[in-house]
Amino acid sequence: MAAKRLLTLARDTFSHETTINWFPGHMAKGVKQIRDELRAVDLVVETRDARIPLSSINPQFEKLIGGKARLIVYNKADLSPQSIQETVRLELQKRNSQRVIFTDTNVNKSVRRVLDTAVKMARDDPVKYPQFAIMVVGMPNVGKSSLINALRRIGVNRGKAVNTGAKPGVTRAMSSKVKVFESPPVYLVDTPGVMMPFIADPITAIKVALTGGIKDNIADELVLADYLLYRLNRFDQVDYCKTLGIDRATDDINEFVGILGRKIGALRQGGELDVDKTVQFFLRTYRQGQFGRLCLDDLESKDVEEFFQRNLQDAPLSKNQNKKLLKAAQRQRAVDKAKAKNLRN
Ligand SMILES: Nc1nc2c(ncn2[C@@H]2O[C@H](COP(=O)(O)OP(=O)(O)OP(=O)(O)O)[C@@H](O)[C@H]2O)c(=O)[nH]1
Repeated sequence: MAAKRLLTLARDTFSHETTINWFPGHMAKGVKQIRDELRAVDLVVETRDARIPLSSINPQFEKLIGGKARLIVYNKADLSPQSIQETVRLELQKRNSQRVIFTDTNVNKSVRRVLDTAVKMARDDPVKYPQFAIMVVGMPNVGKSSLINALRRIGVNRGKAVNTGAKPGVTRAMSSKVKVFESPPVYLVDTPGVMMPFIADPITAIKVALTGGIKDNIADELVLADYLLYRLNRFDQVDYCKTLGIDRATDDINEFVGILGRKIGALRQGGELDVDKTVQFFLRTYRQGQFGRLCLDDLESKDVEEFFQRNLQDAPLSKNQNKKLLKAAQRQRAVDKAKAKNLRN
């Protein structure tokens, strides 16, 4: 029943005009540190989010990392459909020959493949690599620190070396060297998550925020919830109704928030609906993977081609252009927040 209803009501497209930007000082510093330390690094492990295989590519790294040996690690694979893995590998292979590995930091077998790559490189050329150095880079909250802790647990059977956290921006500075293998000796460093200074495409920004890459108070959570609802309905992920214990699917975010808020008892004093609490509950449930494995990026060849054309082949923005765009985005964010506040009152 529910599936039929969803198909007829679902929106075909989602449009949103305002992008979200978050590039605090520690990220600019992080970029500089990465650049400074890169010379001493033998392998860059670029970590991305398997739920957004395209949107978690930071074009900044393309320039920064240049010709260094690079391994692409799509982490949080437990939250993304297994069926996308081959497609992603093939699409990336078409564009360059970087090796791609999918990991879940709780599953040793998947993380071990990252270690194996480094150890093999070190063993193949012991003269060149008396000590092998890995640098882990990636967007905020993709699981870089968790990956490092997992590598250490597997490689040298030692405990946590760097802090992790469910919020983006936990790692704010480059870590000191962490040993992850004894013989040959393999070390690595963690780096702060680096966001693009400007995300031109508002939908890409929504996806990054939805998967936890941007601080929640920077993004409009109601817009994130609306996009998630659109995505669940559009792609027939009908089980979200069952997971939330609601019996009626809708593609209207206001109606949905009303239904869910009443179901979970998110009410203010006087019985008024607590929209923020309801929306946060919905986002949290998604991020915990309770709606099943979902990929938010479209991965048909034409979509991938369009993404690369749009995001990775454009000339990089100048410092001034960046500044101007960031200021415009900040102004727009203030306007949006005021609008959202009015809506809620
Ligand atoms: N489901 C799932 N969650 C993961 C995985 N790896 C990490 N996490 C969770 O993702 C969150 C972020 O992990 P971190 O390791 O702190 O991420 P980070 O990339 O170092 O974050 P920054 O400090 O922002 O750079 C934490 O809540 C982790 O428990 C994974 O493979 N699967």
